[in-house]
Amino acid sequence: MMKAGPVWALGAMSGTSLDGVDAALLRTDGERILEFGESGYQGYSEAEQAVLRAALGRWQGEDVADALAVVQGAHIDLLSRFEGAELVGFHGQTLAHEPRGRGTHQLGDGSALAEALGVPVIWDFRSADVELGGEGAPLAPFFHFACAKWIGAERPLGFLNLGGVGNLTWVDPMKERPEEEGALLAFDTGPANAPINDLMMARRGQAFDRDGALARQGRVEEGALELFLDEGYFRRMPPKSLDRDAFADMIGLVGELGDADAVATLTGMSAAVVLQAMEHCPSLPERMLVTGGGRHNPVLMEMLRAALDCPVMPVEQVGLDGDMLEAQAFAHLAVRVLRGLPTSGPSTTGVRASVSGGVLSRPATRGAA
Ligand SMILES: Nc1ncnc2c1ncn2[C@@H]1O[C@H](COP(=O)(O)OP(=O)(O)OP(=O)(O)O)[C@@H](O)[C@H]1O
Ligand SMILES: CC(=O)N[C@H]1[C@@H]2OC[C@@H](O2)[C@@H](O)[C@@H]1O[C@H](C)C(=O)O
Repeated sequence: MMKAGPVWALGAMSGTSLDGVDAALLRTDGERILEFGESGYQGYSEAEQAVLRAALGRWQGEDVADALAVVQGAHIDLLSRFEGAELVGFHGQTLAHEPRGRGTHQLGDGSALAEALGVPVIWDFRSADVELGGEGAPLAPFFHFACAKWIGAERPLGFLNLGGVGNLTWVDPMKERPEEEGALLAFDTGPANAPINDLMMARRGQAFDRDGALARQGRVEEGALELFLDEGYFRRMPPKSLDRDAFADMIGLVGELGDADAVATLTGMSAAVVLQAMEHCPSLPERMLVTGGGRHNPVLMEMLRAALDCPVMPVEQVGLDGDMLEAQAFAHLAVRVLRGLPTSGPSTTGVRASVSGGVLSRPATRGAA
């Protein structure tokens, strides 16, 4: 059996941007963060990204089998470079997310990964929540709560992840536990980088708008922005979550614009949905800590600073690593699952009652735990 104190857990996340896998070691007892460890990244090649893209929206078939080989291979390559992991938290690659429909699908075989690494693996983090009526996302909030404690916060604050999709967590750090009423409110805010990336690829053959360089040359088309904000999702009360391509049509709203104005407008939309999201928070956070790749986009950050009534800063300003926060989250959540602690609750996913998601696979042959 796994010992009862803190353990070194290795979390791995393959995000909706499809750019690669992040992995990070974290020493935690599932409640408190004790120590941050090494981290690493393995990018997908362009050919691998094309294989993953071809499988988006699917549950099975040849495309999915090909994508599984890519996801498994990248995780085994990356995770086998780490030493000292007692447990792995394996998120996998989201191919589809339809919590009210077909369910949620994170591609990856945790059982095969446990065999390959010789370490117990927690995986399939989202299904149990969906089965109990939840959105199955976002799941990072229970880790954000631990981060708020770790930085010694004493007043409600926000964590904003700007990945392919954006998600916001409002945290009251004075509560004892994340599952306590009033401790957390979380939901997906809307598109963040995915539409910008898609437009850059379609028009310029580039993966993303590096440093917001193109957006900076353009201006936001207010008419398109207003039309976009009319979308019912933004007014809907949380909890709520999104599939990567939920707003793929929005590119049509900027279809007539030149490249720079189109990217500027999409960037403006990604900022504006965060302002809309603030209306759902129980109180104005004392600061907004920004994580995920979007914090590297200075134009997006400037737009957020102009829009929000609280200081907006990258999580690095409080000593956290914004490129690794999601990987660390799944390390932390893996330990929570192992200990039977909840990983989501009514105020983070809308699940009927707090639930400890995830499946445990132990290696048949070896393993420390
Ligand atoms: N220097 C930069 N300038 C502009 N944008 C950047 C920069 N660096 C990263 N990004 C954006 O961040 C994206 C990657 O973000 P991140 O790694 O947080 O996404 P993810 O983890 O795949 O997404 P999700 O959190 O939705 O699963 C890139 O695709 C790009 O759009
Ligand atoms: C279904 C799914 O994979 N959702 C991701 C995605 O990327 C950002 C946002 O949409 C968030 O809901 C979630 O990831 C983070 C890690 C989460 O669950 O907190």
